[in-house]
Amino acid sequence: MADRSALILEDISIRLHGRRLIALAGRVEPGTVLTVMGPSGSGKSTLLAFIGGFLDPVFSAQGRVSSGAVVLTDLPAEERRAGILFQDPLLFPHLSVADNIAIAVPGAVRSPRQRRQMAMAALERVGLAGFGKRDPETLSGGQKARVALQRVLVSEPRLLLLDEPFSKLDATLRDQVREMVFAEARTAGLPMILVTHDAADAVAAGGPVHNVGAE
Ligand SMILES: Nc1ncnc2c1ncn2[C@@H]1O[C@H](COP(=O)(O)OP(=O)(O)OP(=O)(O)O)[C@@H](O)[C@H]1O
Repeated sequence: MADRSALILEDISIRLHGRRLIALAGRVEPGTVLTVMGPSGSGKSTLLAFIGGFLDPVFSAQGRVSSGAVVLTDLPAEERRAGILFQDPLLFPHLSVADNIAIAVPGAVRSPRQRRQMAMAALERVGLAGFGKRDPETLSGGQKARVALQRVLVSEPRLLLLDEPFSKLDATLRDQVREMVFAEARTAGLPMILVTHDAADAVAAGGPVHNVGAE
């Protein structure tokens, strides 16, 4: 189950070669979206890397990120449980669609059968029942996006980091996938941070917008 805790960002400051890229503080409630917008190279993905715990040491960063009472910035990346969706769905080509999801089920679920059942249930939730045995390369862009979403959700994240996950989809599909991601994350009570160049994403997200840019 999701923790349903707010994401708290305290006095975050990220610098590269002495120049400040990001200054941010705020709170993202469960099921809501903070949208981060700004030009290419302004530091949007860098902010997500800081929150996720995989910031390149070339950057210097300060500030604290918490999920409820858990201070994420005190934890290594693998214990933060920050779910991430990128522009590319990044499905493993050597695994079946179901195994792409089953592999993300937390290790506490030891039985392979149970993991598979959870993957099947996840596929069913997004209208992909019967697709479990398929090779991911045989899926459409929208279908791949749905599998990537379910893969991240079964991993029981505390929050979702969305790095332009809709930008490669055509307009109609983009609206559908965006709604699905927001709706599923809302149901799971996950706070979301969405990085985007698209004002329509920000409108659909419905939450506050933080603009980053060259200072
Ligand atoms: N590993 C790295 N080493 C040095 N500089 C880096 C590294 N990663 C990113 N940068 C630089 O840090 C700045 C911020 O990069 P970042 O990827 O966060 O931008 P962005 O806003 O996400 O851009 P885009 O919209 O193009 O994805 C850029 O100037 C980039 O060149």
